[in-house]
Amino acid sequence: MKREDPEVAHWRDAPRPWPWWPPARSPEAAAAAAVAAQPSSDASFGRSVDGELDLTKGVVLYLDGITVSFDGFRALNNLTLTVDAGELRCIIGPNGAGKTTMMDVITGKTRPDSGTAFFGQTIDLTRLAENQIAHAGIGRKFQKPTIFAHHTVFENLELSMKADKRVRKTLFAKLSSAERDRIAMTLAQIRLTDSADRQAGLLSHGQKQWLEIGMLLMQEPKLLLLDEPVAGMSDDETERTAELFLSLAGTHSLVVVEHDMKFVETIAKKVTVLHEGSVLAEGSLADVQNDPRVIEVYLGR
Ligand SMILES: Nc1ncnc2c1ncn2[C@@H]1O[C@H](COP(=O)(O)OP(=O)(O)OP(=O)(O)O)[C@@H](O)[C@H]1O
Repeated sequence: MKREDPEVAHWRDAPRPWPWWPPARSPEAAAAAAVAAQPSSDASFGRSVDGELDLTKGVVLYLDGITVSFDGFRALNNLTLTVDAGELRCIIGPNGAGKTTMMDVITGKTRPDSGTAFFGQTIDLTRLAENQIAHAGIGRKFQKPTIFAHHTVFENLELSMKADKRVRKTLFAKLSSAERDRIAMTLAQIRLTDSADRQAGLLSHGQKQWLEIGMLLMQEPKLLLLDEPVAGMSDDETERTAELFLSLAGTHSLVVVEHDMKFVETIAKKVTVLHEGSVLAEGSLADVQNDPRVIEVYLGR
């Protein structure tokens, strides 16, 4: 019998620092446990975990009146915004505006003091654990890529595939042709077809970022949250990343936090400017760049 790879074993047994990894127990079991932990009058809680994402109103994300305080300081202050299904939204704002805290609320890492956060019409994000939110279809990419350096690009995608199997089985079991096709499609999407057999640790910085996006895509997310995705990329890599995001929009919804205005200009139709934990302005990049309040607090500095 083939010995288990120590890198994979460590990954499987670690206390799940990757929020996109599906829960160890089945979603049904997780939902049942969550329901059991709730007051018995609240029967809707479990349904929101297993329920299909409801996009009937064309909105993938609703944040309404979200407030988060740290020791009395309001990192988010009555934040209200919506993102349409299939939209590619850029979020900009000066340091400390609350962009990361907003992502943390959406992914369940931080609980708001008040306000509501819904994924589609029915999934109440303020009541789910991080792994349940990931399982419901929200994928987050942090600035620093978390890939398996000693595995090939192909294996990294294989390991990330959405499946109820345990990791070891996923890596060593024979892939079905449908699974191979999915990996091949993702490799093409992230422009790494020619590097499929390369060790991931040997990729360029930009390629590592694309690989991590590919790993997220293998989880079949409906909403992708991307934190400063082009930081440290060359101009050519930045351009290719813009093409990738534009190709994903429509079939996916994307929320991109980025300081690189040239990149934002290339990809954004609608930009939200955060300031002091609230929405300061929203519209096309040209609109917000010409807004005197934005010029005063951000772009004019
Ligand atoms: N855990 C925490 N404890 C105390 N204060 C915090 C905590 N997390 C964030 N803050 C504060 O909340 C405010 C918003 O921070 P946040 O990281 O969300 O801003 P940001 O817009 O992402 O900034 P940047 O562009 O620098 O990443 C900042 O003033 C920050 O210092």
